[in-house]
Amino acid sequence: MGKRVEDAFFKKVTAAKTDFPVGVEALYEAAQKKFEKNPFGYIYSGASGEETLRNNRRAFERWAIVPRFLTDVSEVDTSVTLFDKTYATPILFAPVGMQKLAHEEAELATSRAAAKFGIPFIQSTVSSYSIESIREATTDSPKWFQLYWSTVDEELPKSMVQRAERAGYEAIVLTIDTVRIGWRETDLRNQFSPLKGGLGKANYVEDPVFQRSLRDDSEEALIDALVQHVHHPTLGWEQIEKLQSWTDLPIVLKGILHPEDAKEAVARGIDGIVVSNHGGRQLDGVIASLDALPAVAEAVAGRIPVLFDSGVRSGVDVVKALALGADAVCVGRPYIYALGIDGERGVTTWVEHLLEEVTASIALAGANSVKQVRKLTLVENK
Ligand SMILES: Cc1cc2nc3c(=O)[nH]c(=O)nc-3n(C[C@H](O)[C@H](O)[C@H](O)COP(=O)(O)O)c2cc1C
Ligand SMILES: CCCCCCC(=O)C(=O)O
Repeated sequence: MGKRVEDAFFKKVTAAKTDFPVGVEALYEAAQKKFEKNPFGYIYSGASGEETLRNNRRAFERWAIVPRFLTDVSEVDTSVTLFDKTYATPILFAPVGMQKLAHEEAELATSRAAAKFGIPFIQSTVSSYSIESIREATTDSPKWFQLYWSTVDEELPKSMVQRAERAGYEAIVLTIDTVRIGWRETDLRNQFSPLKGGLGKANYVEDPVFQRSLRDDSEEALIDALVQHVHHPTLGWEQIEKLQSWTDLPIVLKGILHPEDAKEAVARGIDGIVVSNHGGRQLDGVIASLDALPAVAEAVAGRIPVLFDSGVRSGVDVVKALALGADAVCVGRPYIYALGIDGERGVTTWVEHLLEEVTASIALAGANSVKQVRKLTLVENK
């Protein structure tokens, strides 16, 4: 008897019809119908003329996998090890703030869905639910905390890091590409700020250090204080050294695009990096994240994990990013669209599709593990 081949595709095409959209375009269209116009604009759009947003996708289309055949792919190991922990898949949920824009249950729903698959959930500083409430919703699942530095009062990031540590979070992801917010023309046209209505405040209002920066208890004072704390134009290596002294958790820098910044991060004892252009939402005209990846991975030369995000929409994209040097891949907007379409159930179904496509793509490329994917040949389309 040979090994039994688990082919999720045939199970799916013969199963009862799912009403969940299949594929990136259907997902986007369903989300557009379901969301209100302004929140949707905030989520999907990029900065300025959206050149980088478009190039993030074009970069994926430029690369082609050259598969190998006649290898045993009956079993595919999708696990990866990051900071001495093994995760079942090479996927992480990127930090996305203010998820109540998409659904009332927001991060409670997305973190629960991630937990079902052992996917690390990276919680944003500006999340709709606090560190403590998300910990309560998903006690045993892997969670990382994304940090926005505060230049106004450095006791605030220190306090948040300590809260994340106490709640059992496994890593701190410091975002370095948001010294200020990008020029987001869709929001300007819509006159839309997600901070209005109190979105993004949960971690702040529960923090005693933040409380002391409020001039009064009006909503205006709250929003002013949030904006002041989120921006961090003076963030530099000196502050990162402070962060290193506050915690023993692995520190990951999110937003690296230049190989020299990656080398500097390694030299300064940083534990990991995320190659990212923030999904094209910060400086428009910057290099597509996938185009930055090979040179950054070469500069790091396996000394620390290199994570990747910006533009990942499918299992094939995951394989391409891994083959071009990523150790693991974060996805952003798609899981938020799934959240808006059908809450926790929507995110769960979307992840099922993604993971099945990842496994099928790895096997069809002729690999049977993430380690082997990293040795695949990719060429640039003519
Ligand atoms: C609505 C929205 C909110 C985001 N909020 C944050 C955030 O709070 N912190 C952060 O580091 N990145 C944030 N990001 C950026 C994501 O972490 C990630 O870099 C980006 O979405 C990846 O690109 P993709 O959406 O093309 O997958 C946000 C992205 C979106 C779409
Ligand atoms: C002043 C609040 C800004 C939150 C920024 C969230 C984010 O990173 C994004 O891309 O949007």
